[in-house]
Amino acid sequence: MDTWKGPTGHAATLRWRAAAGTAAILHRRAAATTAAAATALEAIRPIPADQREQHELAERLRAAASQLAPGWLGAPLDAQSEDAPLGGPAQPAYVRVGTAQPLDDARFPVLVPLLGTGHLTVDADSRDPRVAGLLRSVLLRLLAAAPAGSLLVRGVDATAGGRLFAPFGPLAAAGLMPPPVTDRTGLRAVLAEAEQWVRPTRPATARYNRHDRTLLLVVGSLPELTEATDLARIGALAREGPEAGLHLIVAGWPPPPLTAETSQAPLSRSTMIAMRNPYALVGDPPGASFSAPVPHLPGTGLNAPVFLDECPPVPLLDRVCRDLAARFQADYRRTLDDLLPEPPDGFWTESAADGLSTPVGHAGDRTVSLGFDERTPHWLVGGRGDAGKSAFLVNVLYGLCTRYHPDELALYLVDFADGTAFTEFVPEPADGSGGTGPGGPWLPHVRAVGVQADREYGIAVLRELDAELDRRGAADPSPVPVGPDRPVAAPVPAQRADADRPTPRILCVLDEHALLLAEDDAIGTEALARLESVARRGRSAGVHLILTGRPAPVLTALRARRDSFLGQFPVRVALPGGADVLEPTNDSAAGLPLGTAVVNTAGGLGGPRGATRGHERTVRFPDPHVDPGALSGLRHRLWADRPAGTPAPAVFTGYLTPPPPPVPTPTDQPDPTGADGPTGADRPTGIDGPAGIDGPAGAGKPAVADRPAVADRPAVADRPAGGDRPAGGDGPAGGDGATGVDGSDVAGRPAGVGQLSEPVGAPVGLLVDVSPRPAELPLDRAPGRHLAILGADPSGAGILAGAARGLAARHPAGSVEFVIVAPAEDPAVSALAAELSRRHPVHRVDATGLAGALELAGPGYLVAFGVDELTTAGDLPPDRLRTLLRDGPGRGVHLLGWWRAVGPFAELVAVPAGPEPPADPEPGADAGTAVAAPATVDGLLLLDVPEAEVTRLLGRPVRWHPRPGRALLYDRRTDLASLVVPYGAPDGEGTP
Ligand SMILES: Nc1ncnc2c1ncn2[C@@H]1O[C@H](COP(=O)(O)OP(=O)(O)OP(=O)(O)O)[C@@H](O)[C@H]1O
Repeated sequence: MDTWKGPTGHAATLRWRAAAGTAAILHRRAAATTAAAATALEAIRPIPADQREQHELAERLRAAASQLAPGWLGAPLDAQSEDAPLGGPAQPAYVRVGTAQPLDDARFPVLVPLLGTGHLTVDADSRDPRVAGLLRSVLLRLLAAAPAGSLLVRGVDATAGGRLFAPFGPLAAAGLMPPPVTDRTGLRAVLAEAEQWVRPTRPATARYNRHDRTLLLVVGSLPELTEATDLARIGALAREGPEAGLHLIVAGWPPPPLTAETSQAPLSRSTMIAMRNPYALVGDPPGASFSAPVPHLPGTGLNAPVFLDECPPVPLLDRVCRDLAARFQADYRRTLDDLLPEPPDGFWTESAADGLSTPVGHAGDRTVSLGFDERTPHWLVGGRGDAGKSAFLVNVLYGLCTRYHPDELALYLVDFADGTAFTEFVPEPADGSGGTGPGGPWLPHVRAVGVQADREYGIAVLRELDAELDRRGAADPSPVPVGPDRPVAAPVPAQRADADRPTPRILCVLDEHALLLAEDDAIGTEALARLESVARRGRSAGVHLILTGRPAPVLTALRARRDSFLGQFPVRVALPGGADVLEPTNDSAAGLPLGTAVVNTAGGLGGPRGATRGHERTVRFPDPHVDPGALSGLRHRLWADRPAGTPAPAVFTGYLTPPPPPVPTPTDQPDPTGADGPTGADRPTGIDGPAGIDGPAGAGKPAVADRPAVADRPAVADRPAGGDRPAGGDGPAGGDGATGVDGSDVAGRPAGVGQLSEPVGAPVGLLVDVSPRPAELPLDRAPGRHLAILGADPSGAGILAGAARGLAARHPAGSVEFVIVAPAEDPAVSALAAELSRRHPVHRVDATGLAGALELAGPGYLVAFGVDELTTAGDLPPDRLRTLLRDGPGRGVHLLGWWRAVGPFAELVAVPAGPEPPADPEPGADAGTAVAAPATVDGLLLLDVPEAEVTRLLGRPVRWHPRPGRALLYDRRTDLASLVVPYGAPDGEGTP
């Protein structure tokens, strides 16, 4: 084994000397640190020169404390009387944090200035039970002593998941203090709110003094790995907060210096508490010193060990929080009743001729009303999630609907979010249909409701309003200046349609409207243009808008536009988190508690702080849903009083799948109108809005052209029963062994075949429209009148079956034949065949029978599942199919087919029309010049087919975002594409 020998020589000697020198320096440093620590310990444990003097001083300090921090602010909490009154006259300036004990038998309360002065930090976080106790006791003291409602608290407690604030739960339930945040996202939200409160970005000229409310941010523990930027935000808030009424209590500050970036200086303007064992040291408060000041030397803090206040007794905490919550509710909570007309006045006593008006809340004892007229035509309402937007709106809607007769006010209510807003205005199902059938009661003012509506539905509503404005002859006025100085227009009476019946004012609410505008696509562009048009023209024509929603970038962008249509929205309502509907310089909505709103009638403009703002109020409004019974009773009353003949609202419910129409038994009458949509016969009249989503934008254009049959041939009832069987021996009822599903020979089918002379439509679902109605493709005698369902989505089978059912229902019993072709046995297909056969002759064939089925004499329908598969398996020449596409409709035969793949379908219809001598030229016809009609399929229902592929197929751009539960119905004849909610399975679940 080698023995290590140290280096020798001059260089080595130098290195040893250097090392010895370093060691000596370190030793001297350690000795100095020890000496300094000893001095510091001496300083905090002074040996009193004169104990009597110390006792007298403690006595004087106790007396001073009882004056500076009386009652809740300074009394020992474990001895606090149950009856101590809550809420003082003014913001508390000092609060007790513990007891100093300079001698074993000399004590005095330690107070620190906080609200109105600065902040408080503790160098350990709430995992130390002494820190947790301190935070709870300080918070309790402040809440109990502050004037009612003047102190807003936000809590952060990451390490204990919010348990630090658990005893304050009753305050959260009452809306006085939101639940604490526990992670980085929550911390950032709280910091953003505090920054909003402080508004460092507002003009330097703005005045910062906020006298009415204080925001207290209490951090029990920061989230692990809080980023340096967020720590810096806390530092900035500490510097700028006090003048704006923001104060911080931060435990665990400075945070552990893990990196150079996260190392933080002490929080400025704060009193620092340093935890020792078992006592704590309290540093000097901002701008003052506990000890006699020594010139040019920093203060040393309180020269005595301090024992921090412990957690208040839980029963006391609970009682105070419950009392505060109850007082808040008793003082401020009103009910919806307070916003409704006085009972002696009754309902519907006010006139809408000069405008609409309703109370929206109370500011103290004053009732605050807002209106819709030429000065305040439209409202913009903002708030974060769960801010009470729905509550506010419901109050407004009931307020209006109790004051104005349905002849004077009509409502359109649309919600674009995934919620249940406005479902309470949808007729209650009277028939167990789960909300899809007509029932009652509904608010008689409501024309249309869109629940979880598509953007296309929003467009349809705006088109309808635009069309209504055309009817009212509304011109586009020059923009109206918005602001406190805008001219006051003379009220314009609502136009009268005739002497007796006024033209109603229309109010349209678009909830979460940003979703309509969010995407930079054709729908977003049209929506913006229509909103601008309706907002500008509706002002003097009695058409009003309420746009509500959460803060959204699109709103910020719109506001930034100088000519923004938001200039037409002078009424701004900011609920908690909704300050973005106000001007950036207006901070009056910062820190609003739940149940309150800032209502501003000057486009959100603020004004000098302290000056009376006639155009702005902070109101409290009730939660109308606290008493569902009262709300429902009110709705029943309004419904019971409705004028005779008031139609139920047209309801579009985005999440519902319409069931296919049932096939009636032969004794039932057919339903040629197809009025089998969810709103049924109660559908309101006069709503004929467009459904085409990419056709010409003109309102009122029907989605599906209702042109007369091109070559309407006479009904075939004059033919002998059974005499129109396919002549060829391979026809569906012929030699290939196909039989009626009921086992009977088709020759025995009832007389009266083909008695319906009007062309019927193949229904595929419901149009997404203001008044949802069946989406259908009219099948007349023109070549190409067939329906192709395209896309691999398995719902295609159910939609095809639904179309067949709908057609079967619309023909007189026994008047048409159905041939059902499927590549394989399928119980759902069998069920369809069985159902159809109760009314019409039905034949089942497989791929090998397809060629024969093409020869169907008519009238009838070839219902083909998986046509791409069938044609391959059956080895069918495409030209045979093309001949059917061309000639079938002429004899009343239509193909209803589902192609899973678009390619084979595109190939089938790609063959251009060419000259072709007619097979059997009419006498005198010029056989050489006849042109064969192209083999087309006019009706396409596109499922999960991408937009680019649809564009290729149609030969023109089309807007289409494939999504579950939606399809695009295209009619080649009208070149119109309409968004459709396709049929589901008969039982509403899955697909056949
Ligand atoms: N005035 C009020 N006082 C007390 N609680 C209220 C008040 N208004 C609403 N709330 C309560 O606040 C919660 C959220 O209310 P609401 O649904 O109206 O908010 P929202 O802003 O419409 O929410 P979202 O944006 O998520 O749809 C509900 O639990 C509701 O009961």
